[in-house]
Order: sequence, then C-alpha cells, then structure tokens
Amino acid sequence: MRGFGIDLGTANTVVGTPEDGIVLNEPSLMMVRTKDPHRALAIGLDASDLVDRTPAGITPVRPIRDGVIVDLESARAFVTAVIRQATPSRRYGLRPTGVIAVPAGASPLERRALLEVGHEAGLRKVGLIPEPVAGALGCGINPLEPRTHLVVDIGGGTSEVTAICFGGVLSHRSCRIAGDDLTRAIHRYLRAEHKIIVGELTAERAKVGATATADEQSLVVEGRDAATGRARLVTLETEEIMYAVRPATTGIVQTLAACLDDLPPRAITDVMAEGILAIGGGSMLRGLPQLLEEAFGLPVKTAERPLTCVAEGATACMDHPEVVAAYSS
Ligand SMILES: Nc1ncnc2c1ncn2[C@@H]1O[C@H](COP(=O)(O)OP(=O)(O)OP(=O)(O)O)[C@@H](O)[C@H]1O
Repeated sequence: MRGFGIDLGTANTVVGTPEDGIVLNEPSLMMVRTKDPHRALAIGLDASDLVDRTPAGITPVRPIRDGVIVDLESARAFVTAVIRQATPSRRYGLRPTGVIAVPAGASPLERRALLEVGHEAGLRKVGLIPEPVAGALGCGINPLEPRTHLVVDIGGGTSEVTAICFGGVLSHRSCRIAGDDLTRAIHRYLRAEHKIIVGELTAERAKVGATATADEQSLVVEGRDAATGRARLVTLETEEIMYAVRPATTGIVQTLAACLDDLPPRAITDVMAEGILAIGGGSMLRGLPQLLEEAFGLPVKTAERPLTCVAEGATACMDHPEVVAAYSS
C-alpha cells in the first residue's frame, strides 16, 4: 500500500514510508506571512533556519501543541507542505493513504481535527493510531498480544504513560512536563547556581550535549554574566545537569506511579517481567532511565530510535491495518 506513517509532534514531525523508511524528520515549525497566515512560506529546518532572523511581516507558527492541532488552518497548511516535501514527484501515488499517530489521551474532537487535516492535505484514507502503540510497534513489540506493555513517552511538551494489551489501553496518564521543561530547568539552574544567563538554544544544547558525552565529562556553556551582562563561559559537570533537571523529573515519576496504580495485578506481573519501554526525545537524557529504575525497581529500556519509533510504527501499520482497527475502537 502506498502511503505514509506520520508523527506530528510538538517539537518534531517525522514521516515514514514502507518503501523508504523515514523520509522526513524536521521541526514542527513553519514561517508564514503575517497577512496570509495560512500559507506556509517555509517549514521544518528551512523555517528554523529563519528563527531570530525573520524579516518584518513574517511570523513563526507552531501548528501542533502536545501532539494535537492548535489551529486547523495552520495545521492544514503545515501538513500539506510536509506531505509535499516528503513526496517529491508523487513517488507514492497521486493520493497516498496515511496513518497518523495521535496522543493516547486525545479527545474525540482532537482526533477528528487530525483526520480532517489529513484528508484536506491530500491523503486518500487516514487512520489514527495511539502514539504509545505506534512506538511499541516501531520497537518490534506486537501490541495485539495478550500481554501488558508499559510505554513512557517523554516528548517535547507532554509525557504520556500508557499500558497497552491485546488491542486495548489498560491505563493512561499524562502530564505537561517533558523535554522542554528539562531545558527550562537547566536554564534556571545556570542562572541560580552559576549566575549566568543563557538562551534557550544554549540550555537545549547543554541538555543534548550531556547525552552525547559518553563518559563523565564536563561541558562548556557560554552565556551572559547575570550581574555585569558580559559574555562568560561556565564549565558544567554532566552530573550537575541531572541535578538541575531533578525537580522537573518528579512530575514524570508521579505520572508513571499513577498509571501503575491503575493496573490490575496480572498486568503488573507482566510489567515486572518485561520492564518499561521509554520512547520520545526526552527519554534520551542521560541518567533518566536509571532515575526511573531507581524510583520503581523496574527495568527501563530506552527505544533504539526514541525520536523516530512512533513514525516507524505508524508506517508499519500500513502492513498491519488490524492494529489500527483494534486501537481505534
Ligand atoms: N539527545 C537528547 N537528549 C535529551 N533530550 C533530547 C535529545 N534529543 C532530543 N531531545 C529532546 O526531546 C524533545 C523532543 O522529543 P520528541 O521529538 O519525541 O517530541 P515531540 O513528539 O515532538 O513532542 P510531543 O510528544 O510533546 O508532542 C525535546 O525537548 C528535545 O530537547
């Protein structure tokens, strides 16, 4: 079947096809003319290249928040441009089909809006799949088997914890604390402890840098001295980054605890045997899986490709329509 698996995230949009794998992985951002806000001038990386250098009359728009559509018209323009960019020369047919991943906690109205946008963007047939189900499928788990899988998805704006089993959701909890809050926590820590003010991009780089450095090392961060306003460099131990984000991670731990509390005993037995699957970019933060393991005494496995496994799973749904059918009822 010719079509796309689509993960519309707050931070990133990822598109895959059964033939070519991931064909687009770019920021969920578009630039529009202020006077014509529903026509995309640039999307994704091209749009983010323009951040902080946008000429007058051009505005950045983030059409997705917490995995759902903020504004129908903008989302339609964005998804249409995404599909056009992912399909140069109509390689996937004139009117391809699509499976869009949707937060497990999305309301019927939010789900309907996504379906509508998919159709209007040119997709012939649109299916929706809960993000944790797509993430599990993208990690090689069969979401239809009679066994409980607990998925923690730490995205940019939201963390979702979902227990799935045999084509249905057993328990679901979410909180508005995720990767972007971890970045803000680092920003606050640098100001409070090192008296240095950094931009959001620098705080984000420090967070991602802490993941990238394999051994216990330090990172050099550049900012402005809070007192003098002069440029200053600070050496930040990667351990400090875990310390800085700890207050923000408490909310994620509490959400996970609430989801576990709702599970029936046999489902708990499955989770104890199998552990927790962590997906989403936020799960890549160094030390976060260990922190969850210590809090619950359960093994935590981070997906091999936390940023793309949801789109990979949505793409795999093209060959497994029974998964879409089971989880859409
Ligand atoms: N290597 C990394 N280490 C730590 N955090 C990372 C890393 N790479 C990306 N992130 C963070 O992951 C978050 C984005 O993750 P992801 O793309 O899964 O979110 P999303 O699906 O767009 O958001 P949402 O699920 O909230 O709609 C951002 O906060 C980003 O800073």
